[in-house]
Amino acid sequence: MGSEAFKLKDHPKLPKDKIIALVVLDGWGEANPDQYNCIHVAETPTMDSLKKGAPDRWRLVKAHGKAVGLPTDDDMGNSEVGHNALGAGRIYAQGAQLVDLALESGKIFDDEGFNYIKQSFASNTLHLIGLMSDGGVHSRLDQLQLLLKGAAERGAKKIRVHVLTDGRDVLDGSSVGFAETLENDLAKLRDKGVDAQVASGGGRMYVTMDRYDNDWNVVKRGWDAQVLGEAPHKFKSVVEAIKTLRAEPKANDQFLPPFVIVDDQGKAVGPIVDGDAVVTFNFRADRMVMLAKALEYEDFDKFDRVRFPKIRYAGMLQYDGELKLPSHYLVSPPEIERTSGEFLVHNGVRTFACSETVKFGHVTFFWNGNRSGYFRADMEEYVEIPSDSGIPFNVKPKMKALEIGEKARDVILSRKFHQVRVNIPNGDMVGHTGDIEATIVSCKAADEAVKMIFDAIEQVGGIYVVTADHGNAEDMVKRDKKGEPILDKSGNIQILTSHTLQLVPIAIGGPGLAPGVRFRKDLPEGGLANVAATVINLHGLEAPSDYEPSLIEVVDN
Ligand SMILES: O=C(O)[C@H](O)COP(=O)(O)O
Ligand SMILES: [Mn+2]
Ligand SMILES: [Mn+2]
Repeated sequence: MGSEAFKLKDHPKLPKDKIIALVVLDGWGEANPDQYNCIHVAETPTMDSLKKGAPDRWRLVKAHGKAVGLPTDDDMGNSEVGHNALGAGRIYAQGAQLVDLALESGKIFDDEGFNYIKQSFASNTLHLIGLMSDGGVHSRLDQLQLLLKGAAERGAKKIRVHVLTDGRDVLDGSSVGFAETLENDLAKLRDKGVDAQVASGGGRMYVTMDRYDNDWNVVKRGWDAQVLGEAPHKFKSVVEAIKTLRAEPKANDQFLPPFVIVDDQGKAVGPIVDGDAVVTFNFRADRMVMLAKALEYEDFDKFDRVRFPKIRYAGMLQYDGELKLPSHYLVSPPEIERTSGEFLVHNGVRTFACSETVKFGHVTFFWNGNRSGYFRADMEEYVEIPSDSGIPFNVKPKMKALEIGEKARDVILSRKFHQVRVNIPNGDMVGHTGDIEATIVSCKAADEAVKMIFDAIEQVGGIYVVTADHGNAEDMVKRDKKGEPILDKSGNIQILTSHTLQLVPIAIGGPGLAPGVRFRKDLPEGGLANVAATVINLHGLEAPSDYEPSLIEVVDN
């Protein structure tokens, strides 16, 4: 599409050229105020004060389930689908659902990707690498089960599964049950004459699933186990491996060390060798891109691969449409086009985006419909503030919130950009550690960063829009249907490290907001996909007609 095709009409009532701070608090939902709601417990005067603007300038929106393109309303939101919806202004069927549909219809087994890897089945091994969980954020165990069954039915004779334990999108400790289910399935395949086994494993945050080039050692640990068959821990079975490693003090599913499964002679059962097929079965991109590069790129200097086997590799989805990575994939990703970011730069809106490493791709790549780079380099600037690496974030829960706040402040005060968009990761990243005290500290830091941004907006006569991509820090405990915390036999609560199903706040304000602007009352079901049109309006433009409707109206005062 040429630039002309992106031209938007002027908004009949709202002015152009306002400076807008667009703040996404990662993992910041709305929940009952109790001791497990870290946002409530933390001192968050800035975010608290916004509620006084309800219902005209503060409201809640949906950030989970069908509102963000997930299969059901029991699916919690996540950063990928949340930022996709925020930036694209429309609801797309997302990876989880696309894979479900392809498996249900059997189409996955007829398409190019599967036919490509199938060529290895007759004389080589099929390896499946991915997150073993039913979290539905990066992968789902039932999809792996169907893939295993389908591959065996279509001629795979030797299958090796390389598992990554979760404990982040699901309860810590649940990996044991998932491993048992998987073992059971593999045993059934063995009964049918397929040589099927788990070959290696490790905790997702310590093995393989890094993102945005934060720490390549994580990918290397996985490579050594999965490809080379080498790891510090060796076991006869995956269940034994997980149970033993979890018994170590402070061990948890997210950070289990790498292990390999060995035979009676102590030899690894499943290194990846020339001629093998490999499928990475996560549908979500961000934490598979680094491994995909290691598996696919001939030229690669991020770590010493020692061996670079000539394999047939396919991703569950294509993880990066710009890089065409990987080149083979089982299911086509959602085609998210004409995002708000692209419209805005073609309508004179200069855009700045910033976060720290762990969420940088969220506010750029996911925001822009899974697209890397600029739409127009002369109109945009994206800045990444390096995250701490090699530590869990409860150790430094303030993360880089203040640095992000300072950067946004400086850019706002420079008046060089019309939109200054940030993601403040604290509630989410520290919430995932399950450390309640640290999460409280993290929420306070996020609130302070918001304050810095508001102060700058005040000085330049701008507008702010503050929202979140999904819940996390507002609820840190597993609850029963009545909402009461679930206690174990010893009376301890079960910590919830995952996201939630909660609604998230959105607030608008600032001296530049026209007095008659208020949230409409006729969109009670509004979700994150309604935010793009809202922001486009605040930039003084009418949103494209196929976008979900704007949350605001302008009344004459
Ligand atoms: O990848 C992660 O860290 C979690 O699985 C989901 O968190 P995010 O969707 O907030 O990135
Ligand atoms: Mn998020
Ligand atoms: Mn998260």
